[in-house]
Parts: sequence; C-alpha cells; structure tokens
Amino acid sequence: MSILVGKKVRKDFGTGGKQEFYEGKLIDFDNDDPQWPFQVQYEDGDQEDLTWEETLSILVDVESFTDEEKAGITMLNAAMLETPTKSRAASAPPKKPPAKAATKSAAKPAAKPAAKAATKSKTKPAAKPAPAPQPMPEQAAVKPASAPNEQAATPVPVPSTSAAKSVPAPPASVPAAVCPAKSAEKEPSASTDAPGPVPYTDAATAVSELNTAIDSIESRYQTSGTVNQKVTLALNTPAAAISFPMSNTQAKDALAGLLAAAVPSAFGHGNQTVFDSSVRVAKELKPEHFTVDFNPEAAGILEQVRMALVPEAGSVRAELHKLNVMDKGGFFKPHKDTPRGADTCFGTLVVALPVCYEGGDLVLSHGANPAVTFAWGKKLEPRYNWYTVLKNKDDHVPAVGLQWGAFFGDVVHEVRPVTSGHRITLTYTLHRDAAPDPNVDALLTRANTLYHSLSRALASPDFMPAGGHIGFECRHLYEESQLAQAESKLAAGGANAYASKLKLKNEDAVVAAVFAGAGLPVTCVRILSGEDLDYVLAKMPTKKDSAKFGSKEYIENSFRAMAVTPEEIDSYTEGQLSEVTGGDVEWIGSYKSAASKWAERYFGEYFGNEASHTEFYTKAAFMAEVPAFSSRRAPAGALTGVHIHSKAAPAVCHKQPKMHWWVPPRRKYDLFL
Ligand SMILES: O=C(O)CCC(=O)C(=O)O
Ligand SMILES: [Fe+2]
Repeated sequence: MSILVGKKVRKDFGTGGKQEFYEGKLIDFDNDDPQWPFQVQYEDGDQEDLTWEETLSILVDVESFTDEEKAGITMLNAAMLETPTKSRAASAPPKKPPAKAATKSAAKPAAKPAAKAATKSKTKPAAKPAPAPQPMPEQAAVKPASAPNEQAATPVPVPSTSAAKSVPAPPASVPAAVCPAKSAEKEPSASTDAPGPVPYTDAATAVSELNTAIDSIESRYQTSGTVNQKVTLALNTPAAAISFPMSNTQAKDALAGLLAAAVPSAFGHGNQTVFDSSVRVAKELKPEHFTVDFNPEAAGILEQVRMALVPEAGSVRAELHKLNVMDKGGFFKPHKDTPRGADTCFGTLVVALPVCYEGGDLVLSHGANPAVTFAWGKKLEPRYNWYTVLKNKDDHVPAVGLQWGAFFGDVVHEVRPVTSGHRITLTYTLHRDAAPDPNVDALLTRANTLYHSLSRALASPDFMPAGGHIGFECRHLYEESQLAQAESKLAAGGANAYASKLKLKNEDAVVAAVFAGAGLPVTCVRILSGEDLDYVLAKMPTKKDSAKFGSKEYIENSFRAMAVTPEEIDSYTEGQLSEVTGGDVEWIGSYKSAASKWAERYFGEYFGNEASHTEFYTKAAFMAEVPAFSSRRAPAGALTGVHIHSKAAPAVCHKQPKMHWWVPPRRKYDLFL
C-alpha cells in the first residue's frame, strides 16, 4: 500500500457550488488504521487522514504511474469491486492482500478526521467525513465480558442458567474484534496470549475446507449388539410362559398360544392406520397383552444407545411398544417410524428373540450412507455342521443371543421377507432425558475439526467480507414441533442453546453446536422437496389446508400419496431455495437428507405402526448468519461445553491485531480499470 505514498492528490474544498482545489501529496500509510489509512499533506501545510475510497478519488497524474504501480493498485482495487455474491462463491478468484505498509514512527493523534477537519476548517471548509464509517480497530479490540481468554483453551465450570443469562451477549450488529491473527506476522506474545485462528488464503479455500470438515463428520444413526441372556415371555392369558431360546420344533407347541393371540399389524399411511398386505405382513401383541423379563437398561443397551446416538443427553429410556411376529412370507416395506410429537422421543430399539428363522433381514438406509443390514436370522443358525449332530435343523436351539439394533425414527428401514421359521422381535420407542454435564459431552469430541475450520474461515477477510449465511442441510428429518423448539432455543441463546436442549439428532446437533459455539445466530428453514427443485416453506400448512389438495399419484416404492400441483406448492412457499435465501448462502456439506415431500403431511407418508395425526417429518436446514468481516469475531481455541452454553462467541482478541485486511464498502471505481 505504501505504493501510493508520495503520490500527488488534488481535492476540492469549495463550498456553495464554488470549486476551490488544494494540491498535496500522500505522506504516509498506516496499516494499523483500516478506516483512514492514508495521510495527506496539502500545499498550505494542513494534514488530513483519508479513507482508501477518498484517496483513490483524489489521486492525480495517474497516467504517469509505472505499470508496476498500476498493477499493484488494480489488484488492491479488485478486492473492493467484487459484489458480495461473487466474493462468497467458491469460484471467486483468490484476492491477494495488499502489501504491508512501512511502519510509522511518529505516534498518531488518537482523534481521527474530526480533529483534522477542525484544523483545516480554520482555512478551508471541513473535509467531508468518510462515508459509511467502519468500526475502528480500537473499538473492536474491546474484549467482550462474556468471553474471557481462558475459555477458549480450557474447559471451565459451566455457569448456572441464571448466571449465563446475566452475561449480556454482544448483539450481532455491535462491532466485535476481528482476529485474523496472521501467524507469520504475529508478535512475540505473553504466555496467556493464545494464538488466533490462521486465516485461509482465500474464500475458495475457506469454503472447500469447511466442506471437507463437515463431510468428515461421520453419520451415526444406528447402533447394534448382542446380549447373551435367557428371556421369558408371559401372555396375559392362562397359557404357560414361553422361554427363549427355543428350537423350531419346540416352537410348534410353545408359540401356539402366542401365534393365536397375535393380531395382524397395521401401519400408518399419512393420517390413517391401514392394513395393506402389499406393505406389511406381520402380527403383533400390544404390551398390555404380555410381560417380558427383559430390561434393555439392565442389559447395558441404553447406555450404548446414548453414547452412539444422543451423547448430549443425560440418559435414555426405552418404552416397550409391541411384540412383532413374522412367519414365512412376513415382511415390512421401507418406512420411517411414526413421529410421535413427544420432544423426548428420538428413535426405535428392536430386539430379536432367539428362535430360528431365515430371511427377515432388517435393512436400514440413511442418506448417502451405505445400507446397514441386521441379518440376525443367519446368526441364530447352528454354528457347526448341524446335520452330523442334529437329526433335524429344526431341533437346533440357538445360542442365547438377543440381537438388537437401535436407530433414529426418521431412518428408512425395512424387514425383508422371512423365508422360514418365526421371526419374533420386541420393539421399543427410545426417549432421551436430562442434560449431562456439558464438559463431558461426548458430542463435542466430534465437533472440533469443523469448529477449527469455521474459526479460520471467519478470520479470513476474503470469506464473506460483507457477511452472508452458511447453509447446512440437516442430515435427519424432524418433526415440526422439534424444529420449532430447536429454532426458538437457538434464538434465545445462552443456556437454552446448549446442544442437549436442542434435541437435534447426532450430526445435526454437532453442527448446531459448532455454529452456536462460534456465536453465529442460527435459524432453521423448512424445505419441501419438489420434482427438480427444493422449496422453502414460508409457513407450515394447517390441517384445513389439506382439503385443497386433490390428485392421487404414486411416489416412492409405489406407496399411495396425494400430490400437489406447482401452484399449490407456490402458495405455501416463498419460492425456490436460492431465491428465498437471497443468494448470499454458502451451502456446505454434500450430504443430502431424505426427501420430505409435501404429500407426507396428510396423505402420503407410510409410518411404522400407526397413523400420525399431528406430526410428520420435515426436511430442514440451518442458516448460520455470518457478520461482515469488519464486525465479526473469529473464535479461538477448542470448542467446549462452555461455548455452547454461552450465547456469545468464545473468541477473544488477545491483542490488537497487527494487520487488518479491511475491505471498504463496495463501490465501482473507474480508476485503473
Ligand atoms: O421387527 C422389526 O425388525 C422392525 C419392525 C418395524 O420396523 C416396526 O415395527 O416399525
Ligand atoms: Fe419400523
């Protein structure tokens, strides 16, 4: 930038339409002053500090500049010419930071143009104040009370809810410190001076690193295991208790009462509970008709489920839902389990009782992940060459393994046809309860690479210099009530936004925790999958709206669903996704969640067991608001429960940054272009 020092300027100080030009030259450039970096001395000896914008507009003899000088200035200028849309795009060309200015020896007066203008006004009219004042670094460096240095590096005791509330979070509009602490230029620091995040070299790198970080967050949507235990089932009838494990030969007698008592299983189809043998062939017993001496908690299953699926929850509870019996020919086509409208309910546990069967694999598929198959029938088979030991395979009593699998309710799953034997399972709904100590929250162990990348992106002047949004399509589907709750808790911030309160599912909770921990305001958008496009719903439909929709059509595995016309969709949307979000969204993550079609609301969705009258699954995205570079703070250190607990970003500018790559207000300059 010192490239301009020594250059001539000519400025009009005339008033009332009368021109009065003064000539002068640029005598200094102060790199520590991003707002008024240039100092000019006029022919009468007066001095003035100028913005970059004004400096460019009063330069003279531009034609005489060397090619090198012109190239340097053009390059710098290019940073200011890009529109915010262009500059945020991954394809935007990398912008080179300006050259470092010569260090100024004389201390500058603290007062900026106001003081200068006052001096000048003795002889000439006051210099025009700089347009659109930007935050001064001096202001910016004020350390937010809610973000003490130590928090960034070390977990500290979590403030109580009331304490957390009493800590005022800086509103997004208040300029906070931008800490693009450039490692190469960092001054030797005291031991308490934790290094700030290292900015990425350009916006494209920041976006690509964010994508890598978010895609590398593993999907954890299921967990499974085996428990060696005998189980006794008692029907609420005079029939004898049934003991597992058993052979198929024993089952003929032992299961007769159970098979007689079980009733055909229905399933939910939109808001109706229906029987359809092309979708589900199974029988069942409700819990009021039997008791079973199996306790998933005592068997250690619930703690495994908690750690794998909801590590931010304090505990997990299982409610026995039903007993399912599938004989030869039994199956259940792909479905999601019924949304229950309870904010504690998150998934399903299936426990297969040890009696032999073939076929009947339980297959889970979730987004882009490879399908997971629980081939429990195979594991129940004799483990040795049975025909040399047993007269008949049906005499084989399986080893006492109870095989189980647990998954989130929105995970699509199916039971493939049973080809022989009896497939008997217990199903439970899984609920989560109280919040754990955030400092031991296992969720956070998976959040830090993304947090680190986000910190570096926020510290990068080239990444969303004028602000914008980071969009993330949730990997799971949610019930509207859950989404509304998460959204309001994120908006309330503070202790409310702690991950366990949001009740989001696993990886989504990881991402929300990262955004919240970085102090970015987050909102949720509801997405409707159209044929080719995704739409954002302006509002959720009400029950009476359903009367409007008419035509029947077949979607997804030929399940019946009511379809809507594009016009009907339009009346519930603000438009296509990119239009609604104003085009300033950088979507990160290549994972695509399952489609959530309009028709699922009232007509089309096929649920696990019974109809859902009040709830359905919504496809959602987080929209994290990124402030302009000049007013944002790049968090430093590691993410801990404290950060998520606090509304404020944990970031701290430990020192006045040496260098600011300040990008001035967007304006088209003709000069040099
Ligand atoms: O029996 C099973 O393996 C699962 C049954 C199921 O998906 C359900 O009941 O919703
Ligand atoms: Fe199911």
